[in-house]
Amino acid sequence: MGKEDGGEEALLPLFETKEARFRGAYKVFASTVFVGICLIWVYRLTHIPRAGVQGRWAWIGMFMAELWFGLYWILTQSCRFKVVYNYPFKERLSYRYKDKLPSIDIFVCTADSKKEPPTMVINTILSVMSYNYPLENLSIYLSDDGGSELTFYALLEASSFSKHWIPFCKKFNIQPRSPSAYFAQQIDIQDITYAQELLAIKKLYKEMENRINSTVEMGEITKEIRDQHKGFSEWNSKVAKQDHQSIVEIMIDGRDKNIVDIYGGRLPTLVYMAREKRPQWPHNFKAGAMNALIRVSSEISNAPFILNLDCDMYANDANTIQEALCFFLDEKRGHEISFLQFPQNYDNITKNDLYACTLSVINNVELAGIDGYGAVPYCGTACFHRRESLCGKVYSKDYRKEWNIEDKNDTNKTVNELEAASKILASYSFEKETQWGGKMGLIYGCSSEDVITGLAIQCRGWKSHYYNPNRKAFLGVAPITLNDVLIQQKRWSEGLFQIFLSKYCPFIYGHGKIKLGAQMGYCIYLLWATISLPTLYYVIVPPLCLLHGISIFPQVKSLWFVPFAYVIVAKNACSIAEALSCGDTLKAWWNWQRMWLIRRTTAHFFAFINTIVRQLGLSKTTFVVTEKVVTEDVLKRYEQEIIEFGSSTITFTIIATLAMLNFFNLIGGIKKIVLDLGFKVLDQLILQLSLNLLLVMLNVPVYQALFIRNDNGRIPSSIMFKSIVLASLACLMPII
Ligand SMILES: O=c1ccn([C@@H]2O[C@H](COP(=O)(O)OP(=O)(O)O[C@H]3O[C@H](CO)[C@@H](O)[C@H](O)[C@H]3O)[C@@H](O)[C@H]2O)c(=O)[nH]1
Ligand SMILES: [Mn+2]
Repeated sequence: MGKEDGGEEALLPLFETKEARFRGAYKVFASTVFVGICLIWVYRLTHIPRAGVQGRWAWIGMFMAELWFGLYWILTQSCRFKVVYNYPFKERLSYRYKDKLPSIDIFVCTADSKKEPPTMVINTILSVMSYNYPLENLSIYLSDDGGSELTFYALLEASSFSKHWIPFCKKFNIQPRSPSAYFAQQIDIQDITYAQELLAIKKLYKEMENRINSTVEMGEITKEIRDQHKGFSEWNSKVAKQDHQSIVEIMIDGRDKNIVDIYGGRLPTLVYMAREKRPQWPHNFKAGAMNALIRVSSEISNAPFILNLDCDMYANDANTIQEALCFFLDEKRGHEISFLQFPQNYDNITKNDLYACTLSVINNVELAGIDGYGAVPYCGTACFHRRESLCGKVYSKDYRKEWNIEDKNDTNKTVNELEAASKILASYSFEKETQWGGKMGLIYGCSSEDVITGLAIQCRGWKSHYYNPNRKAFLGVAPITLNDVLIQQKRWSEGLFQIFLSKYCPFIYGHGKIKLGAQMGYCIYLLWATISLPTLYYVIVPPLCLLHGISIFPQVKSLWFVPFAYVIVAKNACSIAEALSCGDTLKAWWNWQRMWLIRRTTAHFFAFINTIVRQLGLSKTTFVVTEKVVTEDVLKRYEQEIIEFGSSTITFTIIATLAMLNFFNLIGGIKKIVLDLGFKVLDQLILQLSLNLLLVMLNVPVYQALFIRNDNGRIPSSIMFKSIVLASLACLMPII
């Protein structure tokens, strides 16, 4: 691009949006499925068994379930009609802006030094400290909701190590820039200076890691370390996780030209923050932390753009900031963009994605589809924000004129003054009776603070975009036990359903503000919890009917069989095609089906119940932080793709009971066909039989965990007995 002459170059956009191919063909296909769904509804309505006939209510239930499945399917189509992909041109950006790039504030949140080990946190921090970006324009803030001295100490270590690490990254232009991720990959060594420096830096890193880990193990900071930094004095008085004053320490003041790396290069500003917490005051989880970060950073660096990361999400590409700026700084469309969401990718996914954590169809198809309507949801991490819109500004047509990227922060305050002022901003009383948590910053009271906030921003007139680059921009840690996956799923679906029931429901709140397609796109996720009900019905009732020899699907000979067969085959074929085109394996698709089944019948179901209970005012919002460390034993099973159960929880009881029920139904159903009714009824029961067989096949790992495995991750025998008894009782349930 550099070769183009100035005039022409200035007109070129900094990013380009292209529509995905074959949308026309897809729309035709989707219409045929839609016709199939309508025919199923018609069949159900016109064939209800007469009053008094066995199976009448089961039939009506089937209608309700299929009605909901069908309507939900329609929702999922909105985002498939307008899939778009964005392509930034970072060469044009650097040509146009040279070194005059805007400041960026990077927020990293951590909450628990046990579940989120300090070494992991500082790897994330180091990865963003070494972005290929003018470092004097970069400020990194760590919010520590654990208020942990250990995390503070790790950050202190990281600030010294960065003086070696940053120049090393730049000199050899290495990727990724999270030290542990870099050292973990196969490094091919071509030249001798590189080999020497690599060895030296690795040694330095290992030493630091050992120091941190041994301190963490000890659980306290030695006097020797304590004397290294004045900040430790904050912990002189008793600091408990939920009860302490606000702590703000500027570890590196990036304005100071004398604070440099080992080669004299500039360093980014680095700040530790633990906002004030008191047991009697609600602290609003991550939303509270983010809002405190917004305020503190406005005092210290006040950059116009903010990158928000979870502590486990390291930057995998050193040039991401430039790519993101292509969106915000585009002359034509940039000024209306509020945030740019990157996909959440993970670097600990097994080959066949055992727990279906990659969300690849969501990342590659659905979010790109909602982007087609300019309203991608904010997903909490891996997201660049415009500070003003995050703080509550309403978009107006004049915004373009009033906005400029010049630095607004010309403070001459000393570090001490900045810290003192910041502590006030991070105190609880500062927020009391203000708009924070409502019209300003992230919204409180919902465990999916991210999605609700993004929606509110869009309804203030802003657009958002989605960018999924080839080289993954951020990599995080996905949960690796079934229990953790389901806890996370429950938190998500609960928070999301809560949004649907609140005044923020996209169809009402978003009406006239975001496009209908986007409203529907949001609801795909907001209604996750509700889809648990028809799923549970489908998993329990048709198999039970099979056991009793009652047919609730059309006969093969009947014409009505066609829409059922078509919809089932078409939907699954399309979902396989989507998964494969997103790079999943066939086995991953299969695992995904199992996980959908498990999620819907447990996590989403609990979320449904809990949300209703909360709606009645009987419980409060919670946020269970996802576990990011596991034992060797568990890790080994995860790598072999063996599902981890292990504990006796009600969730696992449900999973085991449903699996046993399906197993009994299948055996009982086959027996009934062979011995009592004769093969001629196969014609009437074939769909039920297939459904039941499919459920049993999906549940194979559950049977293995119940009866075959003997490792610690198996399902405990107490659950085995319980599930057999419960499933047997369920088999006795009469069908009405
Ligand atoms: O009181 C809290 C609780 C959590 N966190 C941080 O929030 C982040 C997300 O928590 P995690 O337990 O990892 O949850 P996930 O389910 O992985 O998070 C996803 O879902 C959350 C909403 O449920 C979003 O906030 C996250 O950005 C998104 O990655 C982590 O960095 C935590 O340290 C806090 O700062 N304070
Ligand atoms: Mn996480």
